[in-house]
Amino acid sequence: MSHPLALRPISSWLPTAGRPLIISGPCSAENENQMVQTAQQLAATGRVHLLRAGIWKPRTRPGQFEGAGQIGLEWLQSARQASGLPICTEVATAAHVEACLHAGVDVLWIGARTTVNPFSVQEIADALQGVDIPVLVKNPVNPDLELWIGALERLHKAGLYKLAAIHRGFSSFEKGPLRNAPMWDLPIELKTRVPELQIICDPSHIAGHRELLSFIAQKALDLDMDGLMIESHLCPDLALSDVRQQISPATLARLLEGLEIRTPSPASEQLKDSLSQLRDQIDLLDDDIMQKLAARMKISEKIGQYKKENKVTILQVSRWEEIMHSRLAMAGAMGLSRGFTESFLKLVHQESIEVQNWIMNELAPQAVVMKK
Ligand SMILES: C=C(O[C@@H]1C=C(C(=O)O)C=C[C@H]1O)C(=O)O
Repeated sequence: MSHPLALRPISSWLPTAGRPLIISGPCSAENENQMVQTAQQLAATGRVHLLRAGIWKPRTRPGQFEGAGQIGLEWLQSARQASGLPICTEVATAAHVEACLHAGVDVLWIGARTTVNPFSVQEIADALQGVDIPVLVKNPVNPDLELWIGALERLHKAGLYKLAAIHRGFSSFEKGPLRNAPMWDLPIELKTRVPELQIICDPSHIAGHRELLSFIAQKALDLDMDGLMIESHLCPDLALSDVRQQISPATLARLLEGLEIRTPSPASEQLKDSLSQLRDQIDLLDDDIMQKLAARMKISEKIGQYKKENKVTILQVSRWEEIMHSRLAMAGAMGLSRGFTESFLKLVHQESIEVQNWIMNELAPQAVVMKK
C-alpha cells in the first residue's frame, strides 16, 4: 500500500460497539421467527453489537440450501426492530447491493469467494459508489494478501471509508483439524502494512467445529484483532447450513464471558519496566543470532569458492539430511518445536544455496533475486 487509507474506525460508525466488536447470528436466515428470536436472545446477552445472517449463500456444490433470497431481508428488518441490533448480510453482486440498500441494511460484508474475484469486487464497488455504508471484506479463499488489500482499495476508491477486514482463514488442500487454515501471519502482515485497518476474526469459519471456537477467538484477541464474528443458531443441530460450527446464543454468551480481554500495553509503569527488561534480553539474543547467521553465510561463501574450484555441486543431499536430523534432535532436546526448527533450517539451507550459486556462477545480487 503506497499511502494510508482514509478509514473511519468502527467506533465512529457503530457507537454501540464495544472492543472487541461482536457480530453474531445464523449462518443463513431460515425464516422470520428464527431471525427475530435469535436477535432477541443475542441482544439479551448484552454482548452482541451487530446481527448477521446470510441471505444469498454461495455453496461449494449445487443442491445445498442456497439461502432464502430477498425475502430474508424482510426477516432481518423484523429482527432489527424486535432487538434493536443493527443488521448485516453478505453481498456478492450489484443486484444484492441494490436490494440491501433498498432494505436499509446497516452493514454489508463481502465473502471470501467474492473477494477472490476483482471483477465481482469492482461490480460491488461501482454499485456502492457514493453510498455511505460500512463494508467488511473477508479474506479471499486463497492466501493472497494483495487480493485482500486490492478489494479494500477498490471500495476505498469508490468513496467508502467505513471499511474493516474479516479474517476467516484460507482453504487448503490438506484437511487438518480446522476447516480453514488460519495462517495467522497473513492478518499480522495486513495489520503491519495497513495499520489503520481494523480486523475482525471469524472463528466459526476457521474452526468449522464449535469445540474449537473459543481457542481461535482467544488467539485472535491476543493478536490484537478488533472484533469477532461468531455464528449462532437457536437450534444449532437443526441449522440448514454449517451445522457443526454454530452455537446457541446462550453458549455464545458463555464463550464470550470466558475470553480474556488483554490490552496492547501494560497498565502500570512498573509493569512496562519489567517488559522492557525482557525485551532488552531479546534484543541481545537477536543480535547474537544475526551475527551467527552472517558468520554461517560467510562459510557458505567459502564452501562455494571451494566447490567452484573443485567442480562440486552445490546441493549435497546426504550432508543436508545429516544436518536436519542432528539439528532437529538438538532442538527437540532444547524444547523447540519441530515445525519451527524445520522451517527455519530450510530457510537457512535455501539461502546458503543462493549464496553459493552467486559465488559459483558469478551472478550479480540482482540476478540472485530474479532466480529465486
Ligand atoms: C554448505 C554446503 O552446501 C549446501 C548447504 C548446506 C548448508 O548450508 O548447511 C548443506 C548442504 C548443501 O546442500 C555444503 O555442501 O556443506
